[in-house]
Amino acid sequence: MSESVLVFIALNAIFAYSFYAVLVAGQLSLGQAGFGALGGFTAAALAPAPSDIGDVPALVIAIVIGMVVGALAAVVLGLPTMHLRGVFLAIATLGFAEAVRILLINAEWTGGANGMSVPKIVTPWMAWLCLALVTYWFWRQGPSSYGRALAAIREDELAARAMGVDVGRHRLSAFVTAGAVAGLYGVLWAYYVRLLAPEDFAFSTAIDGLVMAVVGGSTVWVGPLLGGAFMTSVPEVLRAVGVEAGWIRPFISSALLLVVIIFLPGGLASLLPRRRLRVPAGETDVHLSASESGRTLPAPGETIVRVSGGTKDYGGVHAVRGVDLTVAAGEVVGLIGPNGAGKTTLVNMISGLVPPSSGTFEVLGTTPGRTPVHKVAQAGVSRTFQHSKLFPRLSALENVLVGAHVVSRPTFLRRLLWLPGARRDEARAAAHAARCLARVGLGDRASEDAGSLSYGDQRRLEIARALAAEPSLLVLDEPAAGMNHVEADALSELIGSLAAEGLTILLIEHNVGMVMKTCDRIVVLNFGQVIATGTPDEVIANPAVVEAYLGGDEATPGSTTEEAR
Ligand SMILES: Nc1ncnc2c1ncn2[C@@H]1O[C@H](COP(=O)(O)OP(=O)(O)OP(=O)(O)O)[C@@H](O)[C@H]1O
Repeated sequence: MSESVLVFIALNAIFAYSFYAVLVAGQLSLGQAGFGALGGFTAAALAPAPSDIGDVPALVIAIVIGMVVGALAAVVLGLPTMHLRGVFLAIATLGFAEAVRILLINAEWTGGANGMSVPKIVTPWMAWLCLALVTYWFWRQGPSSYGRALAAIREDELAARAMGVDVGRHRLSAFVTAGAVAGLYGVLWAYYVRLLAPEDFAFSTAIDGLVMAVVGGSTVWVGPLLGGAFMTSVPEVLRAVGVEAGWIRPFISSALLLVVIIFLPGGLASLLPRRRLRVPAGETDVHLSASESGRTLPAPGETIVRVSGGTKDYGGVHAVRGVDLTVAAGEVVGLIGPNGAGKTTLVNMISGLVPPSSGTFEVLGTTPGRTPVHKVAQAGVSRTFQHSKLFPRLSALENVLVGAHVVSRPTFLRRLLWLPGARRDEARAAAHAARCLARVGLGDRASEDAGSLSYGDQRRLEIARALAAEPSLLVLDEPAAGMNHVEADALSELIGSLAAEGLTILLIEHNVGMVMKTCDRIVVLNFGQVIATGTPDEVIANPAVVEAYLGGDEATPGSTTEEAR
């Protein structure tokens, strides 16, 4: 293999990592060519000449300049664009890259379209050393709490927010990492090709980088390395076996690319065995008292939820109308009512996911609606969703570890330095997650992908994930939906035991028997309004409730409303 092929494999893989940096958090950016161009040109203009200080020091200074410029450009572009998603972010970042290219073509200091001559310093070992460092960074990032939070954002952004992940900050930091890595690529490119031109960072360059990241695998750290090697070496291999005709080589390369994308949607990296996070041996203590954070529950009886005049309108639909509700610490409150009564909307407002149209919400010292969702979660609100919102491509254990985001210590920087404290904290977090899994009866499913679990197991996994946050208030939105009687009974027992440990629980459930058995107090909603509140016995005897929800005297404890009707 020639020297230039070796260097280009390393350079292309580094460029692919700049795409991986954001793809791993579910972001599609095409601005990396712009970051690379800015990094490369600025470094070439500002770094001292190798003849003055030597090749390696000159290159190191150029790399630092290029990475800082790439990262700064990403901050400047990221601040106004980080709220954009999918194709909108792709278009905005592409516009940035094109604007950079046009500016550089028209600037004098860059040599315009003719480009800038730069000393050739980069050798294969330098390029591969840089690639090794970049690969190491992403290898260490993956299983850290930061890396897992990025994966959670990619899998389900809303659920990640509800688990206490500051999505905006994480997305911006992933974008800045992409900027720095692209800046590194720009410098290495400049100091290898001798003549640096703005056209080197055109739209097609960005597409090449994206394709390499996707072909290699955009969710596994080794992916861009494989993608860079594959895409760079295929034309060379074809040349070596005698395929010379001008159009055949690119044609075969493109056909191979198509084959990989169609048959390996997870990229080449999916051919490699996946290493699963292991559950620490001997984790049998399933009680919440084994606290990860040392967080204490609010004093029993203290009001932790106060809603007054809570209202939510969706256009002409009045989902929730002037609801007053208080929940005291240690209570298990059932929220029942017919379909469309506004139960989910009410708990969405309590957990901060949906801003109220009017009314005041105070929850554990926060004001949902004004307080960002992740801050409400950090204050101690954890929840499950009516329609399961797991992170499907993460294992059950990893899902629960994301749930523990608000109570576990960040480990990424310590992992980079291989500090023993990071490993200790990770082992503790994994033990905590394993206890939560055992608590819901999923101890033996830890390494299975969440998306491959049965429906009932997925619902229990959501509860384990919510418990991992060591919440003060646990909101369960129809946790028994789709469960059989045996599973529902086990769930009822679990809720009872959590309540006995002092957890406050807000439970939406259509299984009236379960609600009657588990709740201290029941609030009944109909057409967005509270029509009754009281103990289970009071509520079930209330004629308005029987009329609106329970469907006459057929309702019996243990039945669901569907059965009761
Ligand atoms: N995002 C939305 N946009 C428009 N209307 C909505 C939205 N979310 C809820 N609604 C409407 O608000 C009303 C209350 O819905 P909500 O899901 O809160 O009821 P629910 O009591 O939880 O019902 P279910 O028991 O079926 O889950 C319904 O009429 C619903 O169609």
